[in-house]
Amino acid sequence: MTPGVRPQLTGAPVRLRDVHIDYSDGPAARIDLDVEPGEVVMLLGPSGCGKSTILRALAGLLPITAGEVTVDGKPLAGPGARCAMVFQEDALLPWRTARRNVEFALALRGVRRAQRHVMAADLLEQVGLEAFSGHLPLRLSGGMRQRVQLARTLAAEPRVLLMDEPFGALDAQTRAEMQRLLVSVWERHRATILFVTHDVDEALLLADRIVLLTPRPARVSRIVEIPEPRRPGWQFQPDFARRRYEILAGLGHVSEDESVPLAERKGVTP
Ligand SMILES: Nc1ncnc2c1ncn2[C@@H]1O[C@H](COP(=O)(O)OP(=O)(O)OP(=O)(O)O)[C@@H](O)[C@H]1O
Repeated sequence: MTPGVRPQLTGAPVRLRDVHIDYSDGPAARIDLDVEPGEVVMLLGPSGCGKSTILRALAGLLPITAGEVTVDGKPLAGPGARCAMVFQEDALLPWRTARRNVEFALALRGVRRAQRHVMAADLLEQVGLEAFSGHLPLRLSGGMRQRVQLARTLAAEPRVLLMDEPFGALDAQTRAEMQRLLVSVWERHRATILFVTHDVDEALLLADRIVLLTPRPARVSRIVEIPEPRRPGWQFQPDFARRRYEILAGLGHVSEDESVPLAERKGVTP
């Protein structure tokens, strides 16, 4: 990394106080939630419950009907650099190379032209793409495009990253690589992250806390805390499987009974 060019990100606290978000056909979300600075919160819930709606409202792209959202203690007022959204489908400019996509975000932030090149190179190095900085998005794989999108998002120095199933379209191996990359980037920048996923394992691997939501309108139904989050190899430990069942049961995908190994269930003799 080039010295002196690392963006100085720190996570902001996000508070949702009795937040109502409605569509014309009815309520979409009713949320109370406190997210600590630099915390990684994963949102899980049934399809169509309102997960993306909550993120879009936090990005300032959707109005809040009632209640209050504060970021770093200040009320949210429309789209801004404090909260940046990362989508499943990358939104790169197809006619610009990877480097120039990142430079564009730096230009929007007012970084002088002379500095943009060095800072973009640094950000692309952080996401492991320095060798591909001259490529157009079309010539990059899905995983690589998501890396550019992450670099470009970091260029805006957001205090909060809103990630809407960012790895949902990737194959399993690329997805695992992207999860590791996100953890390493987060360890450097410590932005607060709200991350929507359908994948229980992804939630368990990345989260400090997992927020389970009800069917529409989305309300918080349960919060699962992860002790020692992101510790290497914890997906192979019994505690991981226990929490996995707890979450699946919370989402109504398995009965609480199924979380008990067959041999330990009442009335079942091994
Ligand atoms: N612009 C809109 N106008 C009206 N209703 C909408 C709009 N966008 C989404 N909805 C509806 O609001 C509900 C919540 O949608 P949202 O996309 O937030 O759910 P989600 O939990 O992210 O879904 P999924 O898991 O399938 O991505 C759904 O019933 C959806 O059909």
